[in-house]
Amino acid sequence: MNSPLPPLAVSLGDPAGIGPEVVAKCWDSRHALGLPPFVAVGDPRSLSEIWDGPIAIVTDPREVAPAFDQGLPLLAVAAAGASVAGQPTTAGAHCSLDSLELAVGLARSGSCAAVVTGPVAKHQLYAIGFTHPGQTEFVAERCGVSPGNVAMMLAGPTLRTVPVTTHVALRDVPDMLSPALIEARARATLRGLQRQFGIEEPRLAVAGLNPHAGENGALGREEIELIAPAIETLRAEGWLVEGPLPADTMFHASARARYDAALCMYHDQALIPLKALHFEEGVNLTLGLPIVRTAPDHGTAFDIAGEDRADPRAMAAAIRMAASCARYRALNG
Ligand SMILES: NC(=O)C1=CN([C@@H]2O[C@H](COP(=O)(O)OP(=O)(O)OC[C@H]3O[C@@H](n4cnc5c(N)ncnc54)[C@H](O)[C@@H]3O)[C@@H](O)[C@H]2O)C=CC1
Ligand SMILES: NCC(=O)COP(=O)(O)O
Repeated sequence: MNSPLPPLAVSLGDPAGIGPEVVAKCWDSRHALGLPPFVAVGDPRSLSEIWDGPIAIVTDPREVAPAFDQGLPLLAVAAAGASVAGQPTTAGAHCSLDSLELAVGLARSGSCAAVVTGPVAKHQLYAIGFTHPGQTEFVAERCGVSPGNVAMMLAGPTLRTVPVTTHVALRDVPDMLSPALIEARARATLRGLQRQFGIEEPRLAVAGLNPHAGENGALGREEIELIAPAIETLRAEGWLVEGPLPADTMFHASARARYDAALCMYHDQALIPLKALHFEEGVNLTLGLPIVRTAPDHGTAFDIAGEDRADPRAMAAAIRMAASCARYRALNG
Protein backbone atom coordinates (compact mmCIF):
# COMPACT_ATOMS: atom_id res chain seq x y z
CA MET A 1 0.00 0.00 0.00
CA ASN A 2 1.25 3.52 -0.75
CA SER A 3 2.06 5.64 2.29
CA PRO A 4 -0.04 8.84 2.44
CA LEU A 5 1.53 12.03 1.16
CA PRO A 6 2.41 14.74 3.67
CA PRO A 7 0.01 17.69 3.46
CA LEU A 8 0.35 20.33 0.76
CA ALA A 9 1.48 23.85 1.74
CA VAL A 10 -0.82 26.54 0.32
CA SER A 11 0.38 30.13 0.67
CA LEU A 12 -2.52 32.58 0.90
CA GLY A 13 -0.90 35.18 -1.36
CA ASP A 14 -1.62 38.86 -0.83
CA PRO A 15 -3.80 39.14 2.30
CA ALA A 16 -5.95 41.80 0.59
CA GLY A 17 -6.59 39.69 -2.52
CA ILE A 18 -8.91 36.74 -3.12
CA GLY A 19 -6.29 34.15 -2.11
CA PRO A 20 -7.64 33.71 1.46
CA GLU A 21 -11.22 33.45 0.17
CA VAL A 22 -10.55 30.79 -2.45
CA VAL A 23 -8.45 28.74 0.00
CA ALA A 24 -11.22 28.93 2.63
CA LYS A 25 -13.81 27.94 0.02
CA CYS A 26 -11.62 25.01 -1.00
CA TRP A 27 -11.55 23.82 2.60
CA ASP A 28 -15.33 24.28 2.92
CA SER A 29 -15.86 22.09 -0.18
CA ARG A 30 -12.90 19.77 0.37
CA HIS A 31 -14.97 16.59 0.10
CA ALA A 32 -16.99 17.64 -2.95
CA LEU A 33 -13.84 18.95 -4.65
CA GLY A 34 -11.82 15.83 -3.80
CA LEU A 35 -9.01 17.72 -2.05
CA PRO A 36 -6.28 16.07 0.02
CA PRO A 37 -5.15 17.56 3.37
CA PHE A 38 -3.45 20.92 3.00
CA VAL A 39 -2.19 23.65 5.30
CA ALA A 40 -2.71 27.32 4.58
CA VAL A 41 0.28 29.58 5.18
CA GLY A 42 -0.43 33.24 5.80
CA ASP A 43 -2.13 35.90 7.89
CA PRO A 44 -4.99 34.54 10.08
CA ARG A 45 -6.73 37.93 9.98
CA SER A 46 -6.95 37.84 6.20
CA LEU A 47 -9.08 34.70 6.64
CA SER A 48 -11.15 35.74 9.65
CA GLU A 49 -12.04 39.03 7.95
CA ILE A 50 -13.79 37.30 5.07
CA TRP A 51 -14.75 33.89 6.49
CA ASP A 52 -16.32 32.69 9.70
CA GLY A 53 -15.35 29.04 9.35
CA PRO A 54 -13.09 27.24 11.84
CA ILE A 55 -9.33 27.79 11.67
CA ALA A 56 -7.00 25.21 13.24
CA ILE A 57 -3.70 26.95 14.00
CA VAL A 58 -0.83 24.46 13.62
CA THR A 59 2.89 24.85 14.10
CA ASP A 60 4.04 21.66 12.41
CA PRO A 61 2.83 19.98 9.17
CA ARG A 62 2.47 16.71 11.12
CA GLU A 63 -0.50 18.27 12.93
CA VAL A 64 -2.36 18.89 9.68
CA ALA A 65 -3.86 15.49 8.79
CA PRO A 66 -5.52 14.95 12.22
CA ALA A 67 -6.77 18.57 12.30
CA PHE A 68 -8.00 18.75 8.70
CA ASP A 69 -11.61 17.83 9.39
CA GLN A 70 -11.88 20.09 12.45
CA GLY A 71 -10.85 23.34 10.81
CA LEU A 72 -8.74 24.86 8.06
CA PRO A 73 -5.16 24.19 9.21
CA LEU A 74 -3.10 27.38 9.19
CA LEU A 75 0.56 28.12 9.77
CA ALA A 76 0.32 31.74 10.86
CA VAL A 77 2.41 34.49 9.26
CA ALA A 78 1.11 37.76 10.65
CA ALA A 79 1.08 40.95 8.62
CA ALA A 80 2.14 44.10 10.43
CA GLY A 81 -1.20 45.89 10.54
CA ALA A 82 -4.79 45.04 9.77
CA SER A 83 -5.64 43.35 6.53
CA VAL A 84 -8.59 44.80 4.61
CA ALA A 85 -9.82 42.91 1.58
CA GLY A 86 -9.34 44.86 -1.62
CA GLN A 87 -6.87 47.31 -0.06
CA PRO A 88 -3.32 46.08 -0.61
CA THR A 89 -0.57 47.49 1.60
CA THR A 90 3.19 47.30 1.88
CA ALA A 91 2.84 45.24 5.07
CA GLY A 92 0.58 42.85 3.17
CA ALA A 93 3.19 42.49 0.42
CA HIS A 94 5.81 41.59 3.04
CA CYS A 95 3.40 39.07 4.52
CA SER A 96 2.74 37.47 1.12
CA LEU A 97 6.48 37.13 0.56
CA ASP A 98 7.07 35.66 4.04
CA SER A 99 4.23 33.18 3.47
CA LEU A 100 5.66 32.18 0.09
CA GLU A 101 9.11 31.72 1.61
CA LEU A 102 7.79 29.53 4.42
CA ALA A 103 5.57 27.44 2.13
CA VAL A 104 8.42 26.83 -0.32
CA GLY A 105 10.72 25.88 2.56
CA LEU A 106 8.17 23.31 3.79
CA ALA A 107 8.08 21.70 0.35
CA ARG A 108 11.86 21.78 0.00
CA SER A 109 12.33 20.10 3.37
CA GLY A 110 9.86 17.35 2.43
CA SER A 111 7.56 18.11 5.37
CA CYS A 112 4.96 19.19 2.81
CA ALA A 113 4.43 17.23 -0.41
CA ALA A 114 4.21 20.30 -2.66
CA VAL A 115 3.67 24.03 -2.60
CA VAL A 116 0.58 25.74 -4.02
CA THR A 117 1.00 29.49 -4.17
CA GLY A 118 -1.81 31.99 -3.73
CA PRO A 119 -1.92 35.08 -5.92
CA VAL A 120 0.40 38.00 -5.20
CA ALA A 121 0.43 41.43 -6.81
CA LYS A 122 3.70 41.77 -8.67
CA HIS A 123 3.83 45.56 -8.52
CA GLN A 124 3.33 45.38 -4.73
CA LEU A 125 6.24 42.95 -4.43
CA TYR A 126 8.45 45.02 -6.74
CA ALA A 127 7.73 48.01 -4.49
CA ILE A 128 9.23 46.20 -1.47
CA GLY A 129 12.39 45.26 -3.37
CA PHE A 130 11.43 41.87 -4.83
CA THR A 131 13.81 41.47 -7.75
CA HIS A 132 12.31 38.40 -9.43
CA PRO A 133 9.82 38.77 -12.29
CA GLY A 134 7.36 36.53 -10.42
CA GLN A 135 6.92 33.69 -7.96
CA THR A 136 8.13 31.20 -10.58
CA GLU A 137 11.63 32.64 -10.63
CA PHE A 138 11.66 33.12 -6.84
CA VAL A 139 10.82 29.45 -6.25
CA ALA A 140 13.45 28.42 -8.83
CA GLU A 141 16.10 30.43 -7.03
CA ARG A 142 15.13 29.03 -3.62
CA CYS A 143 15.49 25.54 -5.13
CA GLY A 144 18.92 26.33 -6.58
CA VAL A 145 17.74 26.13 -10.19
CA SER A 146 18.57 28.79 -12.76
CA PRO A 147 15.36 30.62 -13.77
CA GLY A 148 16.28 29.90 -17.40
CA ASN A 149 15.97 26.17 -16.77
CA VAL A 150 12.42 26.14 -15.41
CA ALA A 151 9.22 26.44 -17.39
CA MET A 152 6.02 28.24 -16.38
CA MET A 153 3.28 25.95 -17.61
CA LEU A 154 -0.38 26.95 -17.74
CA ALA A 155 -2.51 23.84 -17.82
CA GLY A 156 -6.20 23.24 -18.43
CA PRO A 157 -8.26 20.21 -19.46
CA THR A 158 -7.58 20.58 -23.20
CA LEU A 159 -4.47 22.76 -23.42
CA ARG A 160 -1.05 23.26 -21.84
CA THR A 161 1.04 26.27 -22.78
CA VAL A 162 4.50 27.51 -21.75
CA PRO A 163 5.84 31.01 -22.44
CA VAL A 164 9.57 31.23 -23.27
CA THR A 165 9.73 34.79 -21.92
CA THR A 166 7.56 35.54 -18.88
CA HIS A 167 7.03 38.88 -17.18
CA VAL A 168 8.86 41.29 -19.44
CA ALA A 169 7.78 44.21 -21.59
CA LEU A 170 6.65 43.11 -25.04
CA ARG A 171 9.20 45.39 -26.69
CA ASP A 172 12.01 43.44 -24.97
CA VAL A 173 10.84 39.99 -26.10
CA PRO A 174 12.68 39.69 -29.45
CA ASP A 175 15.98 40.66 -27.85
CA MET A 176 15.52 38.12 -25.06
CA LEU A 177 14.81 35.20 -27.37
CA SER A 178 17.73 32.94 -28.25
CA PRO A 179 18.05 29.33 -29.41
CA ALA A 180 19.58 28.46 -26.02
CA LEU A 181 16.63 29.90 -24.06
CA ILE A 182 14.04 28.30 -26.36
CA GLU A 183 15.82 24.93 -26.05
CA ALA A 184 16.06 25.20 -22.24
CA ARG A 185 12.35 26.00 -21.86
CA ALA A 186 11.49 23.21 -24.30
CA ARG A 187 13.57 20.64 -22.42
CA ALA A 188 12.09 21.67 -19.05
CA THR A 189 8.63 21.34 -20.61
CA LEU A 190 9.24 17.98 -22.25
CA ARG A 191 10.89 16.48 -19.16
CA GLY A 192 8.11 17.92 -16.99
CA LEU A 193 5.49 16.25 -19.20
CA GLN A 194 7.32 12.97 -18.67
CA ARG A 195 8.08 13.41 -14.99
CA GLN A 196 4.92 15.06 -13.68
CA PHE A 197 2.27 13.93 -16.15
CA GLY A 198 3.59 10.49 -17.10
CA ILE A 199 3.60 11.22 -20.85
CA GLU A 200 6.43 9.01 -22.10
CA GLU A 201 6.85 10.53 -25.56
CA PRO A 202 5.61 14.11 -25.22
CA ARG A 203 4.80 16.15 -28.31
CA LEU A 204 5.68 19.83 -28.30
CA ALA A 205 4.32 22.45 -30.71
CA VAL A 206 6.44 25.59 -30.97
CA ALA A 207 4.85 28.89 -31.94
CA GLY A 208 6.44 31.48 -34.15
CA LEU A 209 6.88 35.03 -32.90
CA ASN A 210 5.63 36.97 -35.89
CA PRO A 211 2.35 36.89 -37.85
CA HIS A 212 2.17 33.73 -40.00
CA ALA A 213 5.36 32.53 -38.31
CA GLY A 214 7.27 35.18 -40.23
CA GLU A 215 5.91 34.36 -43.72
CA ASN A 216 9.27 32.96 -44.87
CA GLY A 217 11.15 35.94 -43.44
CA ALA A 218 8.99 38.64 -45.03
CA LEU A 219 7.30 39.44 -41.69
CA GLY A 220 10.26 38.94 -39.36
CA ARG A 221 13.33 36.72 -39.17
CA GLU A 222 13.18 35.32 -35.60
CA GLU A 223 11.61 32.08 -36.87
CA ILE A 224 14.48 31.49 -39.31
CA GLU A 225 17.32 32.70 -37.13
CA LEU A 226 16.27 31.63 -33.61
CA ILE A 227 13.27 29.33 -33.42
CA ALA A 228 13.87 26.87 -36.27
CA PRO A 229 17.50 26.22 -35.22
CA ALA A 230 16.33 25.49 -31.65
CA ILE A 231 13.73 23.06 -33.00
CA GLU A 232 16.38 21.30 -35.09
CA THR A 233 18.60 20.88 -32.03
CA LEU A 234 15.71 19.45 -30.01
CA ARG A 235 14.76 17.05 -32.79
CA ALA A 236 18.37 15.89 -33.04
CA GLU A 237 18.14 15.03 -29.33
CA GLY A 238 15.17 12.79 -30.16
CA TRP A 239 12.29 14.99 -28.95
CA LEU A 240 9.02 15.20 -30.89
CA VAL A 241 8.85 18.88 -31.75
CA GLU A 242 6.98 20.69 -34.53
CA GLY A 243 7.10 24.32 -35.61
CA PRO A 244 7.57 27.19 -35.82
CA LEU A 245 3.77 27.30 -36.19
CA PRO A 246 1.64 30.38 -36.88
CA ALA A 247 0.27 31.18 -33.42
CA ASP A 248 -3.16 32.15 -34.69
CA THR A 249 -3.93 28.68 -36.05
CA MET A 250 -2.43 26.40 -33.43
CA PHE A 251 -5.03 26.64 -30.68
CA HIS A 252 -8.29 25.50 -32.29
CA ALA A 253 -9.60 22.12 -31.20
CA SER A 254 -8.17 19.87 -33.91
CA ALA A 255 -4.77 21.64 -33.75
CA ARG A 256 -4.63 21.17 -29.96
CA ALA A 257 -5.18 17.43 -30.38
CA ARG A 258 -1.79 17.14 -32.12
CA TYR A 259 0.42 18.15 -29.19
CA ASP A 260 0.79 17.79 -25.41
CA ALA A 261 2.05 21.33 -24.84
CA ALA A 262 2.54 24.50 -26.84
CA LEU A 263 5.74 26.49 -26.38
CA CYS A 264 4.96 30.16 -26.93
CA MET A 265 7.33 33.08 -27.32
CA TYR A 266 5.77 35.52 -24.85
CA HIS A 267 3.37 35.75 -21.92
CA ASP A 268 0.12 36.68 -23.66
CA GLN A 269 0.68 34.29 -26.57
CA ALA A 270 0.58 31.47 -24.00
CA LEU A 271 -1.89 32.80 -21.47
CA ILE A 272 -4.64 34.22 -23.69
CA PRO A 273 -5.63 30.89 -25.27
CA LEU A 274 -5.38 29.10 -21.93
CA LYS A 275 -7.51 31.63 -20.06
CA ALA A 276 -9.98 31.98 -22.94
CA LEU A 277 -10.59 28.22 -22.79
CA HIS A 278 -10.05 27.37 -19.14
CA PHE A 279 -9.96 30.46 -16.88
CA GLU A 280 -12.12 28.81 -14.20
CA GLU A 281 -9.88 25.78 -13.82
CA GLY A 282 -6.48 26.86 -15.18
CA VAL A 283 -3.39 25.86 -13.23
CA ASN A 284 0.03 27.47 -13.34
CA LEU A 285 2.82 25.02 -12.55
CA THR A 286 6.55 25.33 -12.54
CA LEU A 287 8.45 22.56 -14.32
CA GLY A 288 12.14 21.83 -13.82
CA LEU A 289 12.15 22.09 -10.02
CA PRO A 290 13.14 19.48 -7.44
CA ILE A 291 9.73 20.16 -5.79
CA VAL A 292 6.17 20.37 -7.11
CA ARG A 293 4.80 23.92 -7.30
CA THR A 294 1.39 24.89 -8.66
CA ALA A 295 -0.88 27.95 -8.47
CA PRO A 296 -4.28 28.99 -9.76
CA ASP A 297 -4.06 30.82 -13.09
CA HIS A 298 -5.76 33.97 -11.78
CA GLY A 299 -4.38 36.94 -9.88
CA THR A 300 -5.31 38.85 -6.74
CA ALA A 301 -8.62 40.19 -8.13
CA PHE A 302 -8.59 43.14 -5.71
CA ASP A 303 -11.71 44.40 -7.50
CA ILE A 304 -13.87 41.64 -5.96
CA ALA A 305 -11.89 40.76 -2.81
CA GLY A 306 -14.08 40.60 0.29
CA GLU A 307 -17.31 40.34 -1.71
CA ASP A 308 -17.72 36.55 -1.56
CA ARG A 309 -17.65 36.41 -5.36
CA ALA A 310 -14.34 34.60 -5.89
CA ASP A 311 -14.58 31.29 -7.70
CA PRO A 312 -12.39 28.66 -5.95
CA ARG A 313 -12.24 26.18 -8.83
CA ALA A 314 -8.82 27.21 -10.15
CA MET A 315 -7.34 27.00 -6.64
CA ALA A 316 -8.97 23.59 -6.21
CA ALA A 317 -7.54 22.46 -9.56
CA ALA A 318 -4.09 23.71 -8.46
CA ILE A 319 -4.33 21.74 -5.20
CA ARG A 320 -5.48 18.58 -7.00
CA MET A 321 -2.78 18.88 -9.66
CA ALA A 322 -0.08 19.43 -7.01
CA ALA A 323 -1.21 16.29 -5.21
CA SER A 324 -1.35 14.24 -8.37
CA CYS A 325 2.12 15.41 -9.55
CA ALA A 326 3.57 14.78 -6.08
CA ARG A 327 2.04 11.29 -6.02
CA TYR A 328 3.41 10.56 -9.49
CA ARG A 329 6.87 11.71 -8.44
CA ALA A 330 6.78 9.73 -5.21
CA LEU A 331 6.00 6.56 -7.18
CA ASN A 332 8.34 7.14 -10.12
CA GLY A 333 11.22 9.12 -8.64
N1 LIG B 1 0.07 33.68 -9.73
C1 LIG B 1 -0.04 34.94 -9.37
O1 LIG B 1 0.38 35.30 -8.30
C2 LIG B 1 -0.69 35.92 -10.29
C3 LIG B 1 -0.73 37.23 -9.90
N2 LIG B 1 -1.30 38.15 -10.70
C4 LIG B 1 -1.35 39.50 -10.15
O2 LIG B 1 -2.70 39.82 -9.87
C5 LIG B 1 -2.88 41.22 -10.00
C6 LIG B 1 -4.18 41.48 -10.73
O3 LIG B 1 -4.05 40.96 -12.05
P1 LIG B 1 -5.21 40.95 -13.13
O4 LIG B 1 -4.56 41.00 -14.44
O5 LIG B 1 -6.25 41.96 -12.78
O6 LIG B 1 -5.83 39.49 -13.06
P2 LIG B 1 -6.83 38.83 -12.04
O7 LIG B 1 -6.83 37.38 -12.38
O8 LIG B 1 -6.52 39.20 -10.66
O9 LIG B 1 -8.27 39.44 -12.38
C7 LIG B 1 -8.78 39.52 -13.70
C8 LIG B 1 -10.32 39.57 -13.66
O10 LIG B 1 -10.81 38.27 -13.34
C9 LIG B 1 -11.56 38.29 -12.13
N3 LIG B 1 -11.18 37.11 -11.35
C10 LIG B 1 -9.91 36.66 -11.16
N4 LIG B 1 -9.93 35.54 -10.43
C11 LIG B 1 -11.21 35.27 -10.15
C12 LIG B 1 -11.88 34.25 -9.41
N5 LIG B 1 -11.21 33.24 -8.82
N6 LIG B 1 -13.23 34.30 -9.31
C13 LIG B 1 -13.92 35.27 -9.90
N7 LIG B 1 -13.36 36.28 -10.63
C14 LIG B 1 -12.02 36.27 -10.74
C15 LIG B 1 -11.18 39.58 -11.41
O11 LIG B 1 -12.21 40.02 -10.57
C16 LIG B 1 -10.88 40.49 -12.58
O12 LIG B 1 -12.07 41.07 -13.05
C17 LIG B 1 -1.65 41.77 -10.71
O13 LIG B 1 -0.96 42.57 -9.82
C18 LIG B 1 -0.82 40.55 -11.06
O14 LIG B 1 0.54 40.74 -10.81
C19 LIG B 1 -1.85 37.83 -11.90
C20 LIG B 1 -1.84 36.54 -12.34
C21 LIG B 1 -1.26 35.47 -11.56
N1 LIG C 1 0.46 35.60 -15.46
C1 LIG C 1 0.98 34.48 -14.77
C2 LIG C 1 1.52 34.92 -13.50
O1 LIG C 1 1.51 36.07 -13.18
C3 LIG C 1 2.10 33.89 -12.63
O2 LIG C 1 3.34 34.30 -12.22
P1 LIG C 1 4.15 33.64 -11.06
O3 LIG C 1 4.05 34.60 -9.93
O4 LIG C 1 3.55 32.32 -10.76
O5 LIG C 1 5.52 33.56 -11.59
